[in-house]
Amino acid sequence: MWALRAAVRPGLRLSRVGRARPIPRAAPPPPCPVRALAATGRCGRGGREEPGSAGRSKPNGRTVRAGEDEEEPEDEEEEEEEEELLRSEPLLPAGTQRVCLVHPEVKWGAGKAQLTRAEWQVAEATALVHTLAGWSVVETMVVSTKTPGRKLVFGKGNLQHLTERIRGSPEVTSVFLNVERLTPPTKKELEAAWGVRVFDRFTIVLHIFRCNARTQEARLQVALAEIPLLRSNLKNEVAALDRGGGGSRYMMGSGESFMQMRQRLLREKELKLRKALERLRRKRQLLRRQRAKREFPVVSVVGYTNCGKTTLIRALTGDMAMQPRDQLFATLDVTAHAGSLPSRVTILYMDTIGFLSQLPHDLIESFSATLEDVAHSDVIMHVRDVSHPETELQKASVLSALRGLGLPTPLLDSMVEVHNKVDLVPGYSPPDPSTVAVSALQGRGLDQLRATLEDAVLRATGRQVLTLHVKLAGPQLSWLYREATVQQVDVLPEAGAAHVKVIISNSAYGKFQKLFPG
Ligand SMILES: Nc1nc2c(ncn2[C@@H]2O[C@H](COP(=O)(O)OP(=O)(O)OP(=O)(O)O)[C@@H](O)[C@H]2O)c(=O)[nH]1
Ligand SMILES: [Mg+2]
Repeated sequence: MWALRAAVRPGLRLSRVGRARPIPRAAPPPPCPVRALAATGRCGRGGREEPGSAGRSKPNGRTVRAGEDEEEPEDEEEEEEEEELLRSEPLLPAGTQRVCLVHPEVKWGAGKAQLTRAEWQVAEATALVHTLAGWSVVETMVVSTKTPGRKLVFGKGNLQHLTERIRGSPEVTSVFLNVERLTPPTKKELEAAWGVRVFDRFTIVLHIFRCNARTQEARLQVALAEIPLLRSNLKNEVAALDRGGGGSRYMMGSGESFMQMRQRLLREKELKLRKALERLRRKRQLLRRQRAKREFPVVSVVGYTNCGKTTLIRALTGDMAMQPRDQLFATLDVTAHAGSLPSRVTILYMDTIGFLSQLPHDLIESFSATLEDVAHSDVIMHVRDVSHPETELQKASVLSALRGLGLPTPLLDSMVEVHNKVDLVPGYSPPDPSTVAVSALQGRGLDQLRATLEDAVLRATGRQVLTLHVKLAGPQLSWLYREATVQQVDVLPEAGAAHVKVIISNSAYGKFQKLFPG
């Protein structure tokens, strides 16, 4: 259910192919992260960021990539093995691609998409294509089908029309068929019929993930998500070899057929990837324990992709190293950013990967370790782009994805909902008083948001605001400065004491009472 946001341009028009109808040209592509990364040569091997570039640098010690920056140095052998695992063939052809976007629209029956319109699904798919460097959508076709599950997706008549259109458009260099996954035989048959390469959503999204993954963990997760694709490609390759009589031949003296050997290598790769991820998961757990020891409350910031999570955290923390981008899957690594609440309590905001409706399952699964951080946070802040025409659908996608993560019920129940981008919706007022309306870009509504978060954090972490009577002569005051957050000190000179307003955890208050009875 992950992220892809519809960088939908107003006025995008679609052509429906029932029987041939004119096909409009899509608007020119906007700039995007994958484009930018590719242009600076940072794509390719996982698109790793250079040291010192925005996301990794810690100019003021405030940004920490969860699971990486605080890690102990990698064992050299482990590191080499991981690099080997990350070496992979390109998923998509390099260079310019002029894409014909074909969206199968199911009008009836179980295959019909819930709650959404073909236009927005097409807009999301277009935004995906435009994220790729050198790729543009030159034709868009919405083609109805009653049988999306059949091998060639469409009925005979529509398929024939589609084939004529694609074959009759020499400028088209590839087709993006907006289905979750194409089986290798379907892909092969469609490519033969249409005379160009055909890609599904899984491949496109995976490629974007590959390019946007910065940390080792994100790169390994993407590599793991690729395994099912490699497996189905292998089946196809071997079937072709078998037809030529080579697939079941034994490799020299090994007792293994070619297919068995390739399958074994794939299994081994998967196992190694899982082990490498497990190593990183343990480090992540260590990090979490360290954070818990320091008692920094953690607020996980979740939401549909492009809703403004990164922009909002940047506005709340003043962390200018963060780079919001008007692109899909701009954030692919979980990072922690320190900020403070009105009471001066320091909290950590976790920036997370955006959600997307209809994201291939394998991708979600492979990123589950990253999302474990959400499960261990004290409060979840759900950011919504209320200027988006499909904001309700996006909310439903995010909530259903969060439920799928098996998060603790109290965490889900105490979620803070933030309505962002209100600057784009004149006169906006949230329908429910428990939600907070903000403009992360213009810095509007942030004080109210901080106050709401403070309430939620205090409740979730078992902290309380107390005014304590403290003797100035003893060590009480310095103890409170160390173990709690002192908000205000009103000195009572004649009593040699002070009224001290503190935010204190239940455990620290227990200690205070034991150390300083009476
Ligand atoms: N007008 C307006 N634009 C905003 C606001 N907040 C964010 N944006 C824009 O929305 C786009 C996406 O912002 P990001 O902060 O990268 O969104 P994100 O949710 O982190 O996106 P992903 O990491 O891709 O999931 C950027 O172009 C931001 O400038 C806002 O309050 N108002
Ligand atoms: Mg982001």
